[in-house]
Amino acid sequence: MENKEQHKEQLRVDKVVSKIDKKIISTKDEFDRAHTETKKVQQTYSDNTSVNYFEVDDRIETSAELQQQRGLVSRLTENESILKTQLSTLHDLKKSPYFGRIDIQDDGQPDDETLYIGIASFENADGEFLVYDWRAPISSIYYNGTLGQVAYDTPMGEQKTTLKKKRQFQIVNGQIRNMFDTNETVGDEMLQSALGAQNDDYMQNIVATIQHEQNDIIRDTKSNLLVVQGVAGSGKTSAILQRIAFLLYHSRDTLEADQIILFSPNKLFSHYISEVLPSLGERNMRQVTFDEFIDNRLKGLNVQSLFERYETDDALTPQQKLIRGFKESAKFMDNVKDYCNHLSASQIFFSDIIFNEAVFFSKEEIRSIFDGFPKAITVSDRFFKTKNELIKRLKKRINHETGKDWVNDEIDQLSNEKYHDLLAGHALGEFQNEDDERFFIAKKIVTDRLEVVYDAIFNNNFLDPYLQYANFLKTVDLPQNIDQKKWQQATSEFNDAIEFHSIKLDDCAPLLYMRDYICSSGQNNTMKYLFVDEMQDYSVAQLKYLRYAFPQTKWTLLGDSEQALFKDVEQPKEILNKLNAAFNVRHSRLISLKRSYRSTYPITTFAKSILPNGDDIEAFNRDGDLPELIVLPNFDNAIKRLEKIVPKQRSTYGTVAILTKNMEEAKQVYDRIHSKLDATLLKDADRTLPKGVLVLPIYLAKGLEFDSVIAWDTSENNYPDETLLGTLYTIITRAMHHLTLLSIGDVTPLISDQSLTTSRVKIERTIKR
Ligand SMILES: Nc1ncnc2c1ncn2[C@@H]1O[C@H](COP(=O)(O)OP(=O)(O)OP(=O)(O)O)[C@@H](O)[C@H]1O
Repeated sequence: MENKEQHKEQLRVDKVVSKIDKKIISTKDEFDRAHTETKKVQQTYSDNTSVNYFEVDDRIETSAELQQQRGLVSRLTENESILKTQLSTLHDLKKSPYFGRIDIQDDGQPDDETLYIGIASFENADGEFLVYDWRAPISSIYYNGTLGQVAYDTPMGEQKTTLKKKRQFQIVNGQIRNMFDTNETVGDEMLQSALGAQNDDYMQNIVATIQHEQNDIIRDTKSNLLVVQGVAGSGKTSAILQRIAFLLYHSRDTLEADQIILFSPNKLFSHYISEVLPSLGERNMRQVTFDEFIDNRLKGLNVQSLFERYETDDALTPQQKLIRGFKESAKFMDNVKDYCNHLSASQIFFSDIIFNEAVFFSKEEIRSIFDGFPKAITVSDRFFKTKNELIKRLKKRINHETGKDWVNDEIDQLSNEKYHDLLAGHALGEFQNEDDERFFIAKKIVTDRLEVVYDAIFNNNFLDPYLQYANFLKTVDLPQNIDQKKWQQATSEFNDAIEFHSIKLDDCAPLLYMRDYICSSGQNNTMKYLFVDEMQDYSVAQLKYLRYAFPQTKWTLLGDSEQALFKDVEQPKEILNKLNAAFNVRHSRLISLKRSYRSTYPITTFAKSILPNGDDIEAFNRDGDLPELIVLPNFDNAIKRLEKIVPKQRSTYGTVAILTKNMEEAKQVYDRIHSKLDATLLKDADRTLPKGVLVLPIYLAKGLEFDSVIAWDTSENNYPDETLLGTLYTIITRAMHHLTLLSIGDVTPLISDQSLTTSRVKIERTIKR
């Protein structure tokens, strides 16, 4: 019976595949034609650009023609790239046209309707859907519904229907490998096989096996602030990528991929996830790490990165920690805003605008302009008006300067070619008289010369944000637990660092907020969605600055409070309350993901056991080896052992990652093993993740996963107390199939005796306790 059913389904697959084949041929033809045409136009374009011009008129005419051709080329290229994407989707569909089938019956309808669901929709020539896109409203039934009455959202409102059958397929190269009917969201068997596969260089899309609660994240269109608190390996990153694909489909007329920005934890991660959206036929969103974002906004300063800060964290005194906590709080950002709102003209640190080593606009002049605007309007508005006034005055100065001798001399020395260049689009003889033409040219010369002044005004360089911030630090009310003297010392450290063009990370968000708030600048109003992965590594102050910088965005924040590397663990509710208070948004929602998919059952069970609230984590039932704990007496022994374990692991797995607490440890290990084991040491600047043996500090492995993980030196010495629990937990949960813990000396107290029960870990001790 089952075979008969499978045979029937295979016949349908064959039919659909042959239709896809035909479509591939016709699309390929269309693509070839488009390609030939683009090439032809490009050729004409490049022939034209190499013409020699003698007459200005010729040049103007040709330039209009070139503009037209450039537009044509870009339209043709876009068309060509659409066809290319279609072709690649069709090739993917051909291999696996769909993964799901639902049979539904609408009220009052005599017959069932059968729909097949795949990574993209596919219609036959009559417009009948042979495959429905997984993002279509009706497809949500496949992910959410159990058999019986079900509802799904459509643009016209909620629709009801009866789900009679749900069938899952695994189709490889056009052949059904596996199929079964289920009442579950997506049955465990399919998941088993998806998760059992070895790690690829790139993250895979999970559309065939999206789980119910992940589907809630993916299809949420109502929340302005969606916070996802998910345990390690619960599919947070996967869910956001599918969510982005969903949003692009859902709002395809109004949303472009580059109106979505994702803040990712490191550069390796950016690379790791870069194939998911293209595999779903969508363009990638913008991706940036917080460090890159800040660097870009504080050009000229050497900004301390999160990782640099982490590497030196051990040396912090309790007071320094309190100071950092204060600077990273919502309260501190509110203080910044309050300070800015109450600034008088005399309290603003204006700077001179310098040109050719002389003062062009003095700070006194600038201050008096600012002071001239009514005090009833906001500081930002007064600053903005000051900027406009400076531009007006600059224009006046340009006009005034045009009559000067140096300008006349320069005009007289212009070559014909240069003269025509300066006319820029104006034909010779177009002006009333020669004086007008000369005035035009003179103005151009002066404007070009004074462009630096214009840029300085435009970029608000007439405010000194560093002095302003230092002044704020002096005046801000301190919480009781912060010592005044220690605060003053921190302020002098800030000033000293600025002298050397560098700044600590904790000062960046408040300083940028202050600068941009006063200058009413730094806001991107085109971005519509903002995603933050690993949100537990961001301070509220940083998130508040992002909120300021992207005011029109809906937010999705994802994280796992247990994986806090850079600060202490916080409870999800605490985080949400903080965010709600800091952002003051309507429609916020918290979704928790408790089931962990990445690691085998034994690894997740072990990982759970080291957390105080570990019982909340649900391990996905996938078989595998027990984690191994090997206790060794010293570094040399540990290295020798590593040299044995790694080749053994490599004979089974594509990637073996040796994860350390910090870069210093990673370097030590790498230096000793790389010649023997052909290992790669990964650094902050690396963007690609090779296969083989990798050595890296855990902060570079955030969000990533490896077939086999070796946790380096999990000893009491190296992980003495619970401030490092997040670090250890993150290391352990990077392992998909195999986990080894190497401990130099007695094992960390973070792994309790209970966790070490033999049912959970295979233990080998070469030293006595
Ligand atoms: N529904 C699913 N179907 C198939 N695979 C899934 C599913 N959900 C998650 N996975 C897999 O589980 C692994 C972990 O997913 P992901 O990296 O998205 O989790 P995460 O919550 O972001 O993890 P972490 O916080 O630990 O970095 C990935 O290999 C992903 O492909």
